[in-house]
Amino acid sequence: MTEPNTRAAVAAARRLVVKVGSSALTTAHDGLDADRLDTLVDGIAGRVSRDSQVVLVSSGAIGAGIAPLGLRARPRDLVTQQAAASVGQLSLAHAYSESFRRHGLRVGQVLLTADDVVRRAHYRNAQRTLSRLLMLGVVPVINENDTVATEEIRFGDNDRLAALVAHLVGADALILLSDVDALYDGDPRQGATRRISEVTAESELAGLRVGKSSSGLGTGGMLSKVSAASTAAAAGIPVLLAAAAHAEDALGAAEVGTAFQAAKSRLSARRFWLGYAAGPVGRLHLDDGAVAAVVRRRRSLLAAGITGVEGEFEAGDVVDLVDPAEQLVARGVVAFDAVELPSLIGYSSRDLAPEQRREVVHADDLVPLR
Ligand SMILES: Nc1ncnc2c1ncn2[C@@H]1O[C@H](COP(=O)(O)OP(=O)(O)O)[C@@H](O)[C@H]1O
Ligand SMILES: N[C@@H](CCC(=O)OP(=O)(O)O)C(=O)O
Repeated sequence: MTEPNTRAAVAAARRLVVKVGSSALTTAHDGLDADRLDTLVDGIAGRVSRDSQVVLVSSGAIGAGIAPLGLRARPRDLVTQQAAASVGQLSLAHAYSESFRRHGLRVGQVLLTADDVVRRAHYRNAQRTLSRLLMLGVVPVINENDTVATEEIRFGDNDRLAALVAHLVGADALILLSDVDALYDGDPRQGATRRISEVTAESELAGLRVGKSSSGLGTGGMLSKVSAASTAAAAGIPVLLAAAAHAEDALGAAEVGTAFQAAKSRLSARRFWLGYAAGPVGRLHLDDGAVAAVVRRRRSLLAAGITGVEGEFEAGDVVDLVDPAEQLVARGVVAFDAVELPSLIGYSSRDLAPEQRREVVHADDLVPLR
């Protein structure tokens, strides 16, 4: 019986991150929906009054900027999205400030770029600010800093950002609120009906059709929520996915949504960063033997099992390790520069010069992701 444990852990969490998506807060025609925002805030305020600390990750800046700028739909190009976010973020922050004020609560706005969460040194800085805000009884309201994020470095959707923030603040639970009330066996907008109440292992997701957003306002769809749930699970954080309209139930102990069980053994902060936060700058292609060695036997990656190298990385950078079908199997810190590798790959250690006889990715610097 795993289900009561995951839900009980979410219900009992002292510190939690709540993420709300654009499709639950905004409509293309009218922009920000004040009633929906108040419902969410009521749920959070209820939880704060029961002695929990809540960090809110809120999307909706771009959605809230659509109507005031006279646009008809969510802009597709980055620069107009940034302009819309610049206008919409102000309305969003103002609306939260007013809505939380009804409950005597103060909010603080925190706009993060991917770098603030992904670079280890910046990570500490964000961690300090958020923990001081919580100490002061403030509800931090986080969004990606859309106006400066470029296509290459942006998170785009806030699900992954929320999972990384949950790890960063040492949250006991993550609640993802959307316009859909649970994970289904396919997109419910396209007819699927079987609600998944609990996910205990990633293998259970195999037969499901987990798709993109179809609201025209959200970005990542269910795909990014499921991926965020597995990121949080790796950090030992249970996740509940539910409808923003049922925020009070989700923040209470009601049997709503889909619960994702946390992994039993939580990765160390460094290994979590390596596997889930760091931005990989290259790819190493592995043969089947090397995949088995690094994934199943937790061995170091040697030059003999590498069949190809992509990217311009230096020793110390983080790279993806992919199998012959190009599927990601692990992530690790590479011990050679990209330019050094082509002359080594495929050779066993005894055929290499003594200074080249070291692991390409050491087992201690490698996180299997399959
Ligand atoms: N298997 C699935 N179960 C539930 N929803 C799904 C599934 N596959 C795709 N979706 C879609 O994902 C949408 C939620 O994602 P998104 O619009 O990005 O939300 P948000 O703005 O809250 O991040 C749902 O409205 C639904 O249309
Ligand atoms: N930072 C963006 C979030 C983009 C987005 O649509 O995210 P989400 O709704 O979480 O899939 C915004 O505030 O509009």
